[in-house]
Amino acid sequence: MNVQKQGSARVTAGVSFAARLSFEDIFHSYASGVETLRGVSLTAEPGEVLCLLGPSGSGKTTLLRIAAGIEPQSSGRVVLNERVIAGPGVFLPPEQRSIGLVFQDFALFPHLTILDNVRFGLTALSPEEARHEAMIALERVGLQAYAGAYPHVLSGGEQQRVALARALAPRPAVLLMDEPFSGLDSRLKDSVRAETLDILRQSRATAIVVTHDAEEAMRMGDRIALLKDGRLVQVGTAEELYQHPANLFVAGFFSEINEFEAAVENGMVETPLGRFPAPEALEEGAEATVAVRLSGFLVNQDSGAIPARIVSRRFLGVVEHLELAVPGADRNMRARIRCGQLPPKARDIWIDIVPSDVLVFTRQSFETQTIV
Ligand SMILES: Nc1ncnc2c1ncn2[C@@H]1O[C@H](COP(=O)(O)OP(=O)(O)OP(=O)(O)O)[C@@H](O)[C@H]1O
Repeated sequence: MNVQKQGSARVTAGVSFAARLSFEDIFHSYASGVETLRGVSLTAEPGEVLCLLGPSGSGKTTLLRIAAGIEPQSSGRVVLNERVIAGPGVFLPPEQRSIGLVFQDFALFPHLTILDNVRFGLTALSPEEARHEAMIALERVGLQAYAGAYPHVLSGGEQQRVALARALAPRPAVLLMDEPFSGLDSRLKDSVRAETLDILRQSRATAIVVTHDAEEAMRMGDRIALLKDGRLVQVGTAEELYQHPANLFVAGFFSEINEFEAAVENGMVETPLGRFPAPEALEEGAEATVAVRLSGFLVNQDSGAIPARIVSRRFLGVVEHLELAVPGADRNMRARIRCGQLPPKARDIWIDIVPSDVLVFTRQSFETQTIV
């Protein structure tokens, strides 16, 4: 098919009205009886991109399905702009919610043209109006020249943009995206993700994006909501979650860490990597877990706070991964340093730890603590 790509000629017409979507104390169990969501309260603010992040099985997709009206919650309410759309005695069907969905596999119909794929959900409009709205949506994602083509002529990234156009065509108040980039290869992912963010900003729809990839959440989300075992663990900006993780689970989700157990003594915790101040909330004698980020190691051949022996080195391009034996540690430390900081034959070195890369938590606090 001889069609021109018009990626740059996008329009800003056809914007959605920005809406607020709130989950209020949502509980949910599937028929198997296992609790999938346990008291989730969370609000996506008008026009924001909120990333739902969490490991596999933490309940992210279930929360999206509840918002879309595909799955009823066991208790709690879903509120769209002050209106209860699901709650005790209320259940608005999906088509009346003004909520759009984009799935990871794009789910385009192979036997329909791109235009018909985008027009598919516009059943409430006349054929002419539906065509007009679908073309506006296609222009918004820069693929209007492909209107008459079939999905197989498009790349994975372009198909993802058609799926986005289809979801945006009815001008939803809220757009829900479930792992929208996981079907794309890693080189394509970055550019499609950036384009999608651009389109979301232009359309002004409130968006909730599910991902299990912390870096993706940091790249896309105005805020990030981290789920674990059906509970919300922490909500905030990428900086807040990275710099002030509520507990060890959050810290470990956003960066690789070395972990130690220690007791608080004179307000400090002692580890093989040095003594560090404990937060005020930890009383004298309290059991603590100390997390030291792999990025928190400064290495030097001549001097430093702690001697270390290099056990292994792995070249990773910009950075290098080290395994280090440190006196007093019963296992090797892992560290990540910039390449070229140590000569190839270096063996016995010195290390210093960057204080901001040390995080001290109450032991097992991740079982109990929630910060919203
Ligand atoms: N249709 C279903 N019937 C029964 N249990 C289900 C169903 N769908 C999901 N589950 C279970 O509910 C829990 C939460 O699943 P959910 O898909 O919401 O998690 P998730 O965080 O989106 O995971 P993933 O990242 O793997 O998609 C999991 O334990 C899962 O096995």
